[in-house]
Amino acid sequence: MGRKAEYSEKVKKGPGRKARKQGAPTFPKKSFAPMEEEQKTLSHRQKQRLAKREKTKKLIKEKQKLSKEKKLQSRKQKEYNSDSEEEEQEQQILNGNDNAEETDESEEEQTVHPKGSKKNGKGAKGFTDENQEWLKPKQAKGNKKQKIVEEEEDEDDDDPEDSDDDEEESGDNDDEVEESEDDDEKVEESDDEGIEGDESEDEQHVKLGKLDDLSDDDEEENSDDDFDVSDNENNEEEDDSDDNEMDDDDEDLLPIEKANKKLKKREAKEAKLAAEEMQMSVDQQEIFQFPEEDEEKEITLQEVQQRIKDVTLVLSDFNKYRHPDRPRSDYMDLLRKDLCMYYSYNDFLMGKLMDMFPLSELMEYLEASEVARPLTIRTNTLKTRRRDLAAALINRGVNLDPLGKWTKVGLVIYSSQVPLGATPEYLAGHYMIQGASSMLPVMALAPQENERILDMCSAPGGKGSHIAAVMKNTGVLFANDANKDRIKAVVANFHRLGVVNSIVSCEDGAKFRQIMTGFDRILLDAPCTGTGVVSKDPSVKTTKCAVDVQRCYNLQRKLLLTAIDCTDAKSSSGGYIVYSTCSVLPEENEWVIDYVLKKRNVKLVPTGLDFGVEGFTKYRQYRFHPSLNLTRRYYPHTHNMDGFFVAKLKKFSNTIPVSKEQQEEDEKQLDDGIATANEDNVTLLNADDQENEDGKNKKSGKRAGKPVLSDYDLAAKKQKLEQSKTKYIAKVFEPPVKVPKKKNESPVQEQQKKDGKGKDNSTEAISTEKGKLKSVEKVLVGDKQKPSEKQLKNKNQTENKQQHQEKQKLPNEKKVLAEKNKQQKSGKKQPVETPKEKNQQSGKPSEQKPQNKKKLKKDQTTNGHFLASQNKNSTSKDIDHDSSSLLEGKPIKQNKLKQKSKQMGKLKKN
Ligand SMILES: C[S@@+](CC[C@H](N)C(=O)[O-])C[C@H]1O[C@@H](n2cnc3c(N)ncnc32)[C@H](O)[C@@H]1O
Repeated sequence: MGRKAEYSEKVKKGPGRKARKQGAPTFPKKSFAPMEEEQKTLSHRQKQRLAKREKTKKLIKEKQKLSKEKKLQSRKQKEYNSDSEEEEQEQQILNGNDNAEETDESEEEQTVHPKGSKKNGKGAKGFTDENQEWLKPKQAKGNKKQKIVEEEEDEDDDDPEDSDDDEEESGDNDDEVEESEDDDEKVEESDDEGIEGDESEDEQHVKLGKLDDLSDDDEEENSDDDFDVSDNENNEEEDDSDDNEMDDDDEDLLPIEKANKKLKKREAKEAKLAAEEMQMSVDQQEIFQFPEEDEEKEITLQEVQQRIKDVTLVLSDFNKYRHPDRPRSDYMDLLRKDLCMYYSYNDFLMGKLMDMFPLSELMEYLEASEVARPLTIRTNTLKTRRRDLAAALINRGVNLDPLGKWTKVGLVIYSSQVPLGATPEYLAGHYMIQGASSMLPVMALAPQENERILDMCSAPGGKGSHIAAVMKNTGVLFANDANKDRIKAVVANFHRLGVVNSIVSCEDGAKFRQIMTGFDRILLDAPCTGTGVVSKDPSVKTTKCAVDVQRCYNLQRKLLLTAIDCTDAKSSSGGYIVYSTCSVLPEENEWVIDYVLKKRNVKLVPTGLDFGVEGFTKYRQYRFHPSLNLTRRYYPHTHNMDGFFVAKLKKFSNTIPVSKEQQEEDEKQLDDGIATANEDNVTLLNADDQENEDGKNKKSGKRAGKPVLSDYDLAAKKQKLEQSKTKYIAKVFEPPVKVPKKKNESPVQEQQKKDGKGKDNSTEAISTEKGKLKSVEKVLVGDKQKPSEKQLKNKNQTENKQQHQEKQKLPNEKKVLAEKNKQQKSGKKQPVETPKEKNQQSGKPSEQKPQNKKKLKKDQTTNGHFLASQNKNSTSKDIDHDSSSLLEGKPIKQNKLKQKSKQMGKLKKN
């Protein structure tokens, strides 16, 4: 229905711009005329140059003519003279001639008489004082050349225009181009000249012509040569000899090549001189002077740094640079003092480091320890894959990379736009923020699925959760730590990361053999001085002392002996113990291993880690078992990770090679070692404690930085004195049960209560009668059994009510207690009370018990938190039983729960 196109009617448009025909080309008439015929228009300068060239040509031709004439004359003379006069006449000719012409003559003679007997006769004559001039042909040639140049220069000087032009040349680029064109022309011309020139003349003439032409064109080069000569006025003699040598060798070289060669020679000479001078100055350098006392007071950090360098230089070649009256120890002492000042270390630790590292490596170590290590995270393979995690984090603006080929779960974070501890991925438990070195012990442990593994010092659970991930949540992981505050972090982390195969306990690791044995593998990531993590916690540099180290290695030995005793040598899959520390001191590493090698049936096996420095087999005067080279050390300056030590032991027999008495003695010794330090009120560093222990500085006056205390260590001593003690059971998602304030509560706990922080919803206190009860907290963490929020709210409400009721009843209890005390004082016999009776007397609500029961049941059924507290006298079998029932997924025995509820009743009463 549309309009029909009628192309036939369309008027054709004119040709487009492209289609338009171009007109026939028009050329200037002369353009096709032969080029030769065209008159070349030369620039002013070109004309000048041409004139110059022609002048020189004429000069050369004239000279050639002259020389020819002379030749003819000499020939005629020779013909008339007798053979005896020949020499004299030759001498006359030579003497009478200009130096510049000598060479030409001799050369011409060569050309005229190539096989002439005269020449041969001359050659046979040899060198005498009379003919010494004759033996300097090259000089003569040089003189000749120089003469020509001088003449030309004179000419140039005469012509003021020329000189102006030359100046212009140097500044004008266009002229330079022209010049180069001219040069080409000149080369051609000179070639032509050679051809034009007398063909009967020998090649050298042709060459001379060429060189002269070049020198004509390359005025600058020639002048450079001249400068060379003038530059070397001081070394004239040497240069002369050099020139002679050069001329002998390099007759065929162009002047520019000769100049280049000369320059190179001179450069080499200068370099040699400079090296000699340098050596002289080093040799004559002032011997390092020890500082005066006054100087010391006003010394700046830069001066200290310089002195460190100076002393290091002296120590690098002591015999050469030492002061004759000063022993090496003086230098070492000064260096240590300066290093302490410069890097802010205490004398003890710097001394230890100086004992360990050679000087150059020490400097590297100290420098590296000043810089923070890269932030790294470990993918939680229970929840995600590294690839997915990386993609998710990249989407959030995190700049990251795989950590290295040695790990499949590590990522290194270069920068991040979001705090890494608060990303949705972190909260969902997709990763753990963990140092690269912390992944190594678990890799060495190589956990297997369905094994029974103990992480003896577990808090805050970084390595523990890694173990669980490798086990794929199968088998059982016992995560223990002696620090009751830190154990909460383990529970929290395990929840976040979805670890469900774990039992968390709060026990002294050194006593674990009385609790449970027969593990397939044990990781002992021991408490240490933390000398490897100085960049994380700089306070280590100033706070660690000899007692700290002593206390640490005693505790480490004790823990490691226990770990070995708890391992089953007959385990079908394992029987391995991995020992690790974040300290670089041999006392806490090789020494500890060497000690247990003597005390138990274990041997060192390769860690399976394909990088790291071998452990020491020698350290100062000490010699360790040679197999200690199987252990691995990691340093900030070599591996860009925290200082770390990893050793893997294999238990080959369950029998203990030392007698019982010896064992007891060993234990006593170790305890004494720890106690001595305790008496000194020395603290122990747990490298990962930094975040949690702020403000808990119990080592008054000794620690400048963040204090990190092992609660267990301090509590162990107090425990003996205390009548009763408060124990905490970590109950995640449980509201707190308020406990009346105890006398022996720590100030921190009091403060926490005041602040309301102490009412941690994961904590419940159980006090035990006469302080005899020891708690064993086992928390089987199960995400699947989390209670809903509603349930939690309801619980909170009912428990708050109960607490309120209890508060009201407390005054009554106090009254009853006061009456009892009175009775005791008055000497009345007090019947032994059962807990039941006590409860009845104190008027404690009877509902409390069943409620506790209920709660515990709930723990088993809903929350999946199994709690057990154990009397100190109860055997490890009991605990074994409990834990084994947990392993099998059975609830804890009812009578145990009853016991616990009774204890809780007691607690309330007290
Ligand atoms: C280096 S940290 C362990 C870090 C942990 N393995 C991780 O990767 O998260 C050492 C731990 O040992 C604990 N500890 C100290 N003395 C102990 C003892 N006698 N028994 C058990 N644990 C102890 C400290 O509380 C501290 O948490």
